[in-house]
Amino acid sequence: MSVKHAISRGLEIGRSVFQLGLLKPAARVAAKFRGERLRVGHPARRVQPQTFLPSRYRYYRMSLSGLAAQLQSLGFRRFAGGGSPRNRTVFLAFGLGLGLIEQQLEDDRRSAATCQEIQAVFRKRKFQNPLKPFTLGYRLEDYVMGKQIGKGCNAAVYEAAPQFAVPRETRECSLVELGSGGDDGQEGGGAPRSRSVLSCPLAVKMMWNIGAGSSSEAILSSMSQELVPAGPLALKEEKTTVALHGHFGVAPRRVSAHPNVVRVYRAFTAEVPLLPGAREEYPDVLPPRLNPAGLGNNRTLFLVMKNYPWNLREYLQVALPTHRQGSLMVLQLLEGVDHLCKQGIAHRDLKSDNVLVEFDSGGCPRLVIADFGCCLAERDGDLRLPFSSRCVNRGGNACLMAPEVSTAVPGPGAVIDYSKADAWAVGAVSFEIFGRPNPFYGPEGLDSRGYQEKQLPPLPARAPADTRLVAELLLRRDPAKRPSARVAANILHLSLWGGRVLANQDRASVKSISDWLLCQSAVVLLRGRGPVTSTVEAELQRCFLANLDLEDLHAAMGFLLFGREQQRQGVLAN
Ligand SMILES: Nc1ncnc2c1ncn2[C@@H]1O[C@H](COP(=O)(O)OP(=O)(O)OP(=O)(O)O)[C@@H](O)[C@H]1O
Repeated sequence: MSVKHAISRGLEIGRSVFQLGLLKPAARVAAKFRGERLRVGHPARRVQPQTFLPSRYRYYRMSLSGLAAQLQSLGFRRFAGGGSPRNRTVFLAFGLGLGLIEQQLEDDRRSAATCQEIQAVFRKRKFQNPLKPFTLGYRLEDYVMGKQIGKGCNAAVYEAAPQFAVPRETRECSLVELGSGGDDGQEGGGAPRSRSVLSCPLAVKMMWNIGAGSSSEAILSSMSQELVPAGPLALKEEKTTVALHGHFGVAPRRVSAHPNVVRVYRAFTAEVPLLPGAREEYPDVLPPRLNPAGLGNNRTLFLVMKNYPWNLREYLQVALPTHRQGSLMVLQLLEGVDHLCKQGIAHRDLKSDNVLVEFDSGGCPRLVIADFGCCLAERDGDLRLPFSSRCVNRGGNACLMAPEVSTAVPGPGAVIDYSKADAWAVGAVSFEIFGRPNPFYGPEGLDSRGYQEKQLPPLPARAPADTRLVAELLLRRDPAKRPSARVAANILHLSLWGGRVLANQDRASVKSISDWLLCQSAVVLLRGRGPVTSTVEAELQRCFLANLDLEDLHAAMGFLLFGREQQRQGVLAN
């Protein structure tokens, strides 16, 4: 083995140690090695593979025996056998690799600090809801109900307009104006209008109450998951309600506002009214007062939200998003899921019917995750659910249950970990976004319990290669090999906006990542100073910067570069 070869081999080993995540032992060795390097007079500056010239060899040669002893003491016996020139050369090369790692660690420390600073800036600029607090809208009589706009297994949804006079001082951001601005889902939308969101800016979801009784406490208690996306003023007597919930022991977590998660503005209980289509479409769940054969209770829960013109399934039936829009849509779902995960919430029923769509001023679809009726939102935010018996509810739609959920076997000590389950469902929904049937639907569809990854159809070739990679990674059976929603989102951020940062695969590009992050931050901050832009892309970039974490970013880069390499070699099925 020539010296040059050995050195490059050592650098390779160093990189592998790094990539294998053996950072801690490597850092320990590198820290020891640093002393050695300093002692032999090598400047503690960047060790660049290309700048290592044979003339420097002698410095390292002087430190070889010391290095060998240290490696030995740290348990790297394999490298410490004998003193042949060849072995020494290997030590040298390995040491150089470690030196490089040390430099990388230093770079990482700096980049991590940059990430933290950027994150702090963007965390402060929290997503604002378009509503300012005001005190009305807690009764059904406060709304004029319009036609039915949706129906599921648990509720009917109606369009609505507020009936109350909105105080002058809050008029600018009132419920009335919701949906009438330029960014309301109608202006510039790439698809025909589906609903009259201008005249009825609100949607009221009326839950069907069959077994919960008619007291407010019992209703709120049994339907508490629906309140997960409720804002702080959604319930009139928040304190009383929480106390009552506490009494029943079921107060759910609440998710904070996010551009890709629906917001419930008001939640209240009221008598079930006879709304359009009720007797024809859901007679059985009406109370006997309205249908003598009905099984429903007299009162139920109402949730007031913004009225969105489409759900994702309906929208995709009439529109084929461009490939960039498709990637942005997948990314929005991942950002929404990541936000939920970070707040200790698993949606557990992510499907295209439960995603609502509007459009930004440029016509790009904005997606929000809705319908939290099946979610896991334990008070302690733990996403691992003890699965002691079959009676424990695994979540919603069985077709879109991640393998670790659908294959879980109940028993003492069994646990289902939901931390990557919603991300898996995003992988499945991305097929629909790119105009393909969901591979887990229908009699011919795959079964999440037993499918093999190679059975998955590829996303259409018109989907960007990196987005195809993300879908493929998200549908990995083993959650340990599947990226989290955050890492998958980062892959798409890098792919959409990373540009030249990714051109250089070498770790020397760590600095260019920091530079790129700073540039991105500057662009987003400057944009924020101009006229209000709440385009989907701007929101996504803010989400990215507010959630920066160097480890997640590296993981994303690793997946992306690996995927690109595989694609180059034509190994990936597509
Ligand atoms: N805020 C909204 N704006 C417009 N349409 C909505 C809104 N909320 C719900 N919908 C429509 O109503 C449909 C049913 O709503 P939702 O999924 O919340 O009901 P559900 O009974 O809880 O559903 P599931 O059967 O999934 O449990 C949705 O698919 C969507 O089309």
